[in-house]
Amino acid sequence: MSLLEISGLDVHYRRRTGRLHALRSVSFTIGAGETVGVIGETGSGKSTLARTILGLVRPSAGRILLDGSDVAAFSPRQWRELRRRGVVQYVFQDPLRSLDPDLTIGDSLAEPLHIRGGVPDAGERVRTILARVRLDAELLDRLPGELSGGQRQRVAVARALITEPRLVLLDEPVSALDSANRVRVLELLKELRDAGTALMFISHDLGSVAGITDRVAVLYQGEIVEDRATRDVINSPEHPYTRKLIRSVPTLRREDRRTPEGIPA
Ligand SMILES: Nc1ncnc2c1ncn2[C@@H]1O[C@H](COP(=O)(O)OP(=O)(O)OP(=O)(O)O)[C@@H](O)[C@H]1O
Repeated sequence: MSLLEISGLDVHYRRRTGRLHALRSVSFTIGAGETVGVIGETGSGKSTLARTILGLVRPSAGRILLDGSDVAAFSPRQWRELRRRGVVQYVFQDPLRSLDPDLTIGDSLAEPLHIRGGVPDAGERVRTILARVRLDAELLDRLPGELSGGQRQRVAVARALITEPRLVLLDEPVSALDSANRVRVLELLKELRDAGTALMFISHDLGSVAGITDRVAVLYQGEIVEDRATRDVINSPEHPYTRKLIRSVPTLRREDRRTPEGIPA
C-alpha cells in the first residue's frame, strides 16, 4: 500500500472574478521511502497540492489516503490529531515561514515534540537533530533572525525531522540558498531519503530535483500531464510542456551531456 494515494483530486478557489479550478482530477501516489518531484511553472498548482495534502485547503472532490486514512474527509479535530502525531511535515522555500521569529532555535525545535507530548528526552533529541543537520549547539539560544539563510533552512529541516515523519513535503527548499548551502541542504535531504523517509519535492525547476528524485510528476495548469521515472521523463519527455521545461534547463539537454555521469540517477 502507498504511503500517500491521491485520486481524482479537484480544488477550486473562490475569487471575485469567479471560481478558479486550481487542481483538476489529480491522481498521484508516493510509496513509503520514495522520493518524488512535482514540477511545474508558477501558478500550475504545486503549492495548492501541498497545502491540500497538509489539510490547509479543502478539496471539492477526490480522495487523499494517507497511510490508509482518507484525510480529505477529516474534521478539523482529526487534522489536529494527525498533525500532532507528526506523520507528515513540511519545509517551505522561506525558512522564516516555517520558524516562529520569537522562539529561540532550541524552543522551535522542541515545539513539535511538546505538541505531540510524552517525549521525556526532548532536550537530548533537539541536540541530536541539530548535530544531524551539522549545526553547532551554540545556536540553540539564538532567534531565527540571528542566523544566516542557510542555517535557518537547516533548522527548518531539523524541525521537520524531529517527529520522525514518514513523509516530508519540501516546497522549493533550496531555491533561496546560495550554492554552498544548497549543496549542504541537498546532502542532508539525500541522507534522509537513504534512511527511508518519503520526500515530495516541489519545484519550478526540473534541474534542481532531477538528481535526488526517483520519479517526477509534471503539473500543468492544475493537471498532472506526466508522471514517470525521473530518468525517463528527462530522456524521453512525452508531453510538449515537459519538453519545454527540459529545454529551459541547459544541463539536462541531451546535446549538452558529454558523459553518462551527467545523466541524473
Ligand atoms: N488562496 C487562494 N485564493 C485564490 N486563488 C489562489 C489561492 N492560492 C492560489 N491561487 C491560485 O491558484 C493557482 C495555483 O496556485 P499555486 O500557488 O498552487 O501555484 P504554484 O504552482 O505553487 O505557483 P508558484 O510556483 O508561483 O508558487 C494560481 O492561479 C493562483 O493564483
